[in-house]
Amino acid sequence: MLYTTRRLLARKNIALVAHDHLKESLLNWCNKNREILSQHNLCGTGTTGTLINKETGLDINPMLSGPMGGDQQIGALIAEGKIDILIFFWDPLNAVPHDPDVKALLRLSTVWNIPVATNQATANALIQSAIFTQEVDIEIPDYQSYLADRVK
Ligand SMILES: O=C(CO)COP(=O)(O)O
Repeated sequence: MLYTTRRLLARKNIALVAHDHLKESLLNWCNKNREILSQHNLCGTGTTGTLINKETGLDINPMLSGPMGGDQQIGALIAEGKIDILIFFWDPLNAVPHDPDVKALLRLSTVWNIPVATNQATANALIQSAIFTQEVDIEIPDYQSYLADRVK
């Protein structure tokens, strides 16, 4: 695989997602970091995004609810280079009906090499890092050369 570079601008497109038992934790985290989050473009899965807006007043674009396709919508945005950071408080102690979608979302985040936090400690580290406030270049698969190679 050849790689190329994608520049993440200072104002990031951030996806926020939490499973049910971790929604309170993510809501508290959003409240605590409200000021810095308000400087970015936010989206989230349906319930998470709606609750964040209701509880914090942050402007956030809610996709469908996770079990109804929201994880897949965010995964598609990541594949299209339209999400820069994923904050996903996923629940390692409870099964969800859409586990394949959760895996797909985490897989695509890794394929496209975006910064991901899957727990509060990593979310804290990320939001305190320069990634949240400055332009940063990430290495991503060179899709054009991948495709050209496959069709030659
Ligand atoms: O299920 C989710 C992530 O896998 C989250 O979906 P909701 O935000 O709609 O609860």
